[in-house]
Amino acid sequence: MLTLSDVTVRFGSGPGARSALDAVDLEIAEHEIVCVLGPSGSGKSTLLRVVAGLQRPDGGRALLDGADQAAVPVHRRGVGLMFQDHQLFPQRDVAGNVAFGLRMRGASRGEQSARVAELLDLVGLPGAGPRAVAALSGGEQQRVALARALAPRPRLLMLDEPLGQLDRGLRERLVVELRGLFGRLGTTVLAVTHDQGEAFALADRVVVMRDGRIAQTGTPLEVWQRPASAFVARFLGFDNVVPATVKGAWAATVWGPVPVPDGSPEGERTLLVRPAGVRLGDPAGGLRCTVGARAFRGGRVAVTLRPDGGRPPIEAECGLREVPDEGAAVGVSFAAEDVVVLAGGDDTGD
Ligand SMILES: Nc1ncnc2c1ncn2[C@@H]1O[C@H](COP(=O)(O)OP(=O)(O)OP(=O)(O)O)[C@@H](O)[C@H]1O
Repeated sequence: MLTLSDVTVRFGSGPGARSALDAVDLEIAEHEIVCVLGPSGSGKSTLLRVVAGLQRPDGGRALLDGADQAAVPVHRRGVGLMFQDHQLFPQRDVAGNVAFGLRMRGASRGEQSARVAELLDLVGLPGAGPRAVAALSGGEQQRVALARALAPRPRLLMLDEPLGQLDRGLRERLVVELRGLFGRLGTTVLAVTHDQGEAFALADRVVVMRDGRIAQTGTPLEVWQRPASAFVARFLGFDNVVPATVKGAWAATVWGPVPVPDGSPEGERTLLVRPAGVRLGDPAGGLRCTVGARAFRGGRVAVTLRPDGGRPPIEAECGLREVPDEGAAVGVSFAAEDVVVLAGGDDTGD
């Protein structure tokens, strides 16, 4: 339903010019929820702005349902937009805010009030129409902004950091609700966030951006299991990323030999060792490390290990019953099934 082909946006001119988007290709299917992720400045908002018609591309095309949008103004594209600061109209009540897009399209008063009631039910704020916007909590305002964006039945809903301002607990709850809601409505969604947890919980497919280009696209599980590069691995929060020389079933690393899965590509590579693949045993066997900080996350514990000889630290994950004491000596070994061989040497992700 949405096709971006070869989309380029440049800001500035001369030697200071830089591409906010660099020949980006992206397809979104009807009913798909796609989340664009990436560090600050990677081009996420610019991508949304191109689709919305708020930013003219310097090259390439944006098509909606096969039609080139170059000459189509913002309000005729049939896309709904919800931005981070949700920009509700403070002088209007909740109903006035939700009805905004319907009013612009000349809907009758009767139609407006029926649709407003329907949307407020949908977002879990039944009967909130007469309430003042200023008297709502952050989460409630977010729901009103969502109801306003959905009211005109956009063919594509675009969300820019939709839950950015809210505290983590509320965000985690809302993101699950949003996914359920979009699934029931069959809404096609293009969302932008820098929060990977949010993206992975919301999306059917994630797109990771770096410097105006797509670094990886895939289902949350695909990207999580097989990051395409050291950049993506680090962006996802993996710290055990080291240069390696792979030969046969083993890789030589700063931590000593690490087993790799069958059929891994050989040569100068980068290795990702997922924390679950770091095994702790007797200090007499394996790589000798001292246990550093421990972070308790539900039933799992993230443990930082400091290898002897000043080598880079290792992140391990273990269950509550196996967690070693801080300062204890342990012997570390690695499990091949949690090792991923990434592309070669220069992409450190910094
Ligand atoms: N109007 C503009 N004029 C000049 N440069 C711009 C403009 N808009 C964006 N840029 C630059 O383009 C690049 C991409 O910006 P963009 O806002 O798309 O990134 P982002 O990934 O959305 O970042 P953030 O997560 O911080 O919102 C950045 O280097 C930014 O400084």
